[in-house]
Amino acid sequence: MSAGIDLQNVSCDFGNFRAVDNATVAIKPGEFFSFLGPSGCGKTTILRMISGFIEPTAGTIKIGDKDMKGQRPNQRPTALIFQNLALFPLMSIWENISFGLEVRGVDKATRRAKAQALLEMVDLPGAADKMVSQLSGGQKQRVAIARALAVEPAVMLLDEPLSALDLKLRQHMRAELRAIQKRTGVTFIYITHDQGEALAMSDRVGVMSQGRIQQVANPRDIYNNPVNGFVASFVGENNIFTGTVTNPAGGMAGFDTAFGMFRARLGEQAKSGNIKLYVRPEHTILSETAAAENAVPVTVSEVSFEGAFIAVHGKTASGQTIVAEVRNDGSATVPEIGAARFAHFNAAHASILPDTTAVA
Ligand SMILES: Nc1ncnc2c1ncn2[C@@H]1O[C@H](COP(=O)(O)OP(=O)(O)OP(=O)(O)O)[C@@H](O)[C@H]1O
Repeated sequence: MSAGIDLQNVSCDFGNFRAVDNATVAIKPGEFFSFLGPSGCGKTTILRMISGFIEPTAGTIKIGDKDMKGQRPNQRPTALIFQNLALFPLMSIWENISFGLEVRGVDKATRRAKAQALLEMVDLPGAADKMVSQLSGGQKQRVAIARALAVEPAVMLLDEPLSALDLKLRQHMRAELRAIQKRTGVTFIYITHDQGEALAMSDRVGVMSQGRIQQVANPRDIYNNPVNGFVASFVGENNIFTGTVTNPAGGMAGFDTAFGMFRARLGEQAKSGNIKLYVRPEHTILSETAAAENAVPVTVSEVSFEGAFIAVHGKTASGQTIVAEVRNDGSATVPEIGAARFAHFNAAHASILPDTTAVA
C-alpha cells in the first residue's frame, strides 16, 4: 500500500518569516523522493506539514487524493522517522517493533509473526529476542524502520535518519534503505542536507533554498542539468566564469568572457539578469596545447590527491583558480606545479545559468 502526495502552492509562515514559499510538487505513489537543501531551507517544515504537526499558512496538501486539511497527525497514513530513534530500551526488539500493533489491540501471536516478517524485511532475521543495547547503530536504525512499517503507513517520512551514523555505516544504510523501500513499495519522503545521500537513494530529488523548491528532477538531471547556479553548486563543484551571452541559438550560446569567447549550453532560465557559466572539474581537461574552443591558459598551482581522483588547480593570469579532476586510474599524467597548461572543456558539458548561488 502506498499513496501519492500532492503539494499545491503550499506556504508556511512563522510570524513575518516565510519558511516555505509556494511549494508545488506531486510525489508519486511508491516513489523515493528526497528534499535536499542546506540547513534552514524549509525541509523539515515541509515534512511537518505533510505529517500534520503544522498546518500550512496557504495551499493544499493531499495524500492519496484526500485533502489533509484539519487531519491530525494520527489520522494521516504517515509514519515519521527521526535521527533520534526513541526505541524502548527495556523491551525486546520484537516488542519494540510491534508496539504500535499492541496499542491497536492486535493479539500477541499475530504481533510476533508480523515483527518477525518485518525483521526479515530489514535483514535482521535473528534479532527478535535481543535487547536494543545489543544492536549497532545501523541495526537500531533498521529496527526503527521496521517499527514504523508495522502500522502499515502509506507514506514514510524520514527526517535525516542517518545523520547520527558514521560515514561507512551511512553509506551502507543508503543501499539498505533503498532496498527496503523497493521491497515494501511504500512512498518514502526523505529529507537531507547531504547531496550524496539524496542522489544515491532517490527516484527524484527536490532541491530547496530559502523556502523555495528550486528544481525537481531525477538525480542525473539534478547533477547534469541543474536549472540554476544554486542547484549546480549545492550538488557538486564548479569552475565558474562571468561574461555575457551572445548569439543564442538551438539551446547553445556564445559567452563573452575576459578569457575570450566561450560556447556552452544555454540554460532555460538564463534569459536575463545575473548569469554565469558553470563547468564541473571532472569535465575540465588540462592539455599542453590550446583546444579549438573554450580554452584558458593556466599555470598549475596545486595538485591535491583525493584517492579516486587527483584535483589539479591551475591559476589564470588574472588569478582565477580553475580545477581539473584527473581520474586516478593511471590513464593521464599529472602535471608538475608550475607547468603551463590550457584548461578547456567541451561546450556540451558547460552551462550558462542564472547565478542564484546564495546558499541560505
Ligand atoms: N516553530 C518555528 N518558529 C519560528 N521559526 C521557525 C520555526 N520552525 C522553523 N523555523 C524557521 O524556518 C526556517 C526553516 O526551518 P526548517 O526546520 O524547515 O529548516 P531545515 O531545512 O529543515 O533545516 P535543518 O536541516 O537545519 O533542520 C528556519 O529559518 C527556521 O529557523
